[in-house]
Amino acid sequence: MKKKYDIIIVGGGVAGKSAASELAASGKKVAAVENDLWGGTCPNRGCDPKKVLVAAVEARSNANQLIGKGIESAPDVNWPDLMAFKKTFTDPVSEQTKKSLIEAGVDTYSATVEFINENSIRVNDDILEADQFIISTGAHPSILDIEGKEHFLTSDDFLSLPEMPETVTFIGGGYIAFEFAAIANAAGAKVHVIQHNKKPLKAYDQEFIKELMKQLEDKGVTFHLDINITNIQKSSNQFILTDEDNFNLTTDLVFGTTGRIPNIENLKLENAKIEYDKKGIKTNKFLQTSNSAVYAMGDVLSKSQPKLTPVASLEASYLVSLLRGKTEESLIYPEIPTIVFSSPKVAQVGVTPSQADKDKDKYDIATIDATDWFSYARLNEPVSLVKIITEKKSGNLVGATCMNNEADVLINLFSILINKKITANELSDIVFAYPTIASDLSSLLA
Ligand SMILES: Cc1cc2nc3c(=O)[nH]c(=O)nc-3n(C[C@H](O)[C@H](O)[C@H](O)COP(=O)(O)OP(=O)(O)OC[C@H]3O[C@@H](n4cnc5c(N)ncnc54)[C@H](O)[C@@H]3O)c2cc1C
Ligand SMILES: NC(=O)c1ccc[n+]([C@@H]2O[C@H](COP(=O)([O-])OP(=O)(O)OC[C@H]3O[C@@H](n4cnc5c(N)ncnc54)[C@H](O)[C@@H]3O)[C@@H](O)[C@H]2O)c1
Repeated sequence: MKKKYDIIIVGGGVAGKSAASELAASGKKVAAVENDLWGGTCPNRGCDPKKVLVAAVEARSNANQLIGKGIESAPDVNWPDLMAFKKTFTDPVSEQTKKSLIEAGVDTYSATVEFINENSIRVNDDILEADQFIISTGAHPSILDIEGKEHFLTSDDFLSLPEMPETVTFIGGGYIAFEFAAIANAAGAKVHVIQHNKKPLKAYDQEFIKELMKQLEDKGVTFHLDINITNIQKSSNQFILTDEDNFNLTTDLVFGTTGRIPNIENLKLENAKIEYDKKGIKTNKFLQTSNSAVYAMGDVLSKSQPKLTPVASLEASYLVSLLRGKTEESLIYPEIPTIVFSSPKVAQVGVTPSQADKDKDKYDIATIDATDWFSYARLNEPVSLVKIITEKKSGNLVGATCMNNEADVLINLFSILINKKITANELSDIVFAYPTIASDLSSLLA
């Protein structure tokens, strides 16, 4: 069968789903093709299930901090029950997403897409043509090419683990390792994180990351820096991890957390003359690929912005406006807040301390130890640190990095101040409810 559409969306994840429904609602004839779960990574095997599990970390650390201060003991995590709770969020996602697309007027196909030429794709036995395409196929976990690599589990497996074993090891000290290490530790596992150099979470302020590692070590997580694992060997029900020196670690499960690879390998992009590099599909500032009828968005893009859900959503809504003729402007990204949901949490937005450090004539950095501030002291948090970056010339706030259990709330407040260029003076006109994280803001900027 041959069918023709105005727009075909390849990949029904975060970005694809929202662009498909909005374009169909605007009267375009739209098809969306997905080869796995509708809704994609974030609600099925990413942000949302992860954040459900983070509740266990929060419950335990909040209670642990207050032992001897009115709380008798920290709750134990029942992993199978927590997983069952997680499934109440994830199980319905795919079917509900597909249903909502159909209700919006989108034709949905379940298939792995491949381009046949510049304006048609193969979808199972059908050939679909379109005036325009949007590729939003996301990314998948990368697996280190080492001996025994077949033993690696991925983040997808962790988020569906039926039982938490005694020891788990993460190879690669990035977002996923720091978040999952806190979760597995709260669930009672002995956790190891192995990083091949001295800079885990390298996009973040390394002073804060050292402190985060210390906090996790105090809870029982072990970090191994400068270790390059070259072999995973199965030994009865366990795995032995070794490098080319004397490193040797036995673990029940080993997870590969060394980053994600854009999903482009099955698309036959060459047939449609779409250029890409190892970071993903290359586009111009209008998210248009080297084939002018094809656009791309989300994690599959080769870009310098972080590969995150709100960024994918922003790109989807930009492309909806562009393809509906509502804008002719290129996409301008705001300052994007990022968070590591570890224990404590670390977050940043705007100019980072290391960028500011390299340009001391332009920026001032203030480090604030807020550990004994009421907001954090009342919870007996072990650490609360904030770095504020201001531009010398204007005095404007241009960056913030924070580490405490409320960093997810705090960073969004900083994001508003930075993106809307709100000054400390203007902030003093606003009354915040007290005592809250927001009511600390003016003291942080003082
Ligand atoms: C463990 C984990 C935790 C995360 N936590 C956070 C977080 O806390 N906050 C945050 O902002 N971001 C987080 N992320 C990142 C976030 O999930 C992604 O940035 C987001 O899902 C990207 O959306 P997307 O639409 O580009 O891709 P996806 O949501 O991955 O969707 C792509 C879709 O395309 C489909 N597809 C792939 N190839 C083909 C093909 N050839 N044909 C048809 N369909 C195809 C896939 O099956 C998938 O459904 C996390 C990611 C992971 C893995
Ligand atoms: N909170 C969030 O927003 C969130 C959470 C999880 C995932 N994500 C997204 O998913 C992506 C992937 O996460 P990730 O943690 O897999 O990747 P990552 O890019 O955050 O970290 C990978 C880490 O592995 C290290 N590494 C690389 N090769 C190695 C090797 N041979 N041995 C040991 N370490 C090695 C890197 O130096 C890096 O520290 C993130 O970049 C982000 O886009 C976001």
